[in-house]
Amino acid sequence: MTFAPDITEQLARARADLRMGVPVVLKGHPSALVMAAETLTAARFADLLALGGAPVLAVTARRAQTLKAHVYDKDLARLLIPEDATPAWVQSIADPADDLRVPLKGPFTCQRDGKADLHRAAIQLAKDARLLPAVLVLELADGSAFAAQHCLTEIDLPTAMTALLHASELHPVVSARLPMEFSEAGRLHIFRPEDGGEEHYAIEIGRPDRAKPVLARLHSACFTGDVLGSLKCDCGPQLRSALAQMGEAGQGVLLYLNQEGRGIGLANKMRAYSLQDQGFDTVEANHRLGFEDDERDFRIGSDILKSMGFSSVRLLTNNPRKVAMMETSGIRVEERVPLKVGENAHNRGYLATKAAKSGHLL
Ligand SMILES: Nc1nc2c(ncn2[C@@H]2O[C@H](COP(=O)(O)OP(=O)(O)OP(=O)(O)O)[C@@H](O)[C@H]2O)c(=O)[nH]1
Ligand SMILES: [Zn+2]
Repeated sequence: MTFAPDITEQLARARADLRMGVPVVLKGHPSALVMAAETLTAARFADLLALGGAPVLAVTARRAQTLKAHVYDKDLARLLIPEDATPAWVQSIADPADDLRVPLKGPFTCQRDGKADLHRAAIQLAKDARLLPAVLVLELADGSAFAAQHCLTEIDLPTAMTALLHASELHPVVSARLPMEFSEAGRLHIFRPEDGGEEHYAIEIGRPDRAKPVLARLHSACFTGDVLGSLKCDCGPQLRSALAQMGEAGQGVLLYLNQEGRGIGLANKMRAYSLQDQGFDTVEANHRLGFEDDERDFRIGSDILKSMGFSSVRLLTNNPRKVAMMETSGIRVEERVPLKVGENAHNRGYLATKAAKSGHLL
């Protein structure tokens, strides 16, 4: 019998720690102390430097490209921290907000020797915590002793890598009748992932025949578009049009996936919006922040559909990636139903960029 948290639970703790600015220890060969750049405090930075050694700031290759830093590790760069570095320096490397005002941040010296596995896992943890993907990493001679001494969460690296790659299992929590504007025959289902991440929702309209392809939509959360009626994207009109079509057909299922900002979280999406106001498009903004264009995992959608008993869909989308990911994860897409609504003067450029750079169908 053990009450000790397993690797999934430890990772959930580690994400919460990083969000709070608490360091975590990654146990490998060697082990390392990890802190998220975004939540770094002056006191903890001073403590880190006082430990001696050579801490590095790991950023993604996307961010390194903007910084003109050498990428020796394929998908990331390990920047040496200059002796006179301050928390503001760390912040300016992690956050592109003032890149245009202070364009020349380097030159940087990047670490070339040694492995980057710890740094890769640490960046993934920061992304999963919806923080900027930049982390301070300091090798430790004895990670376990350090973690015990400072009461820090300690994660075993090889086990963590496997867990980080697996999509977390989702469990139905509850469902209840929900009469809506678009259909009185609505039902809202809540699904909770095992990894302590965000819950996702399914809105079932009518009682669709499980043996037939169901009219379905995978809708990623967009607080600004869905709730505030933002004109910068087409999410709100898409959400309402999908529900209206399902209401008219008397059946359908809309998955509302809490993957705000194509999986980077609302704070980072607002950082991207701020970069867009500086002239970058939606894809460039994500890259400057250090993210890929799209950080979503659509396996969540197919897992929910399967658990509700569906095996094929008529998918309301303009995004071929959604179709491909449904099919590779075991849901047959019988038909792609285009969903083009809500174009306006503010989102025309955004929609054109998605078509030109992300393969969205016009
Ligand atoms: N990072 C980022 N996310 C954005 C931006 N504008 C909108 N989003 C997010 O993009 C996602 C859009 O989701 P969806 O409408 O489901 O997906 P889609 O890829 O556009 O595909 P379809 O609408 O199905 O054609 C939501 O999570 C929004 O929050 C942006 O400029 N930057
Ligand atoms: Zn939107």
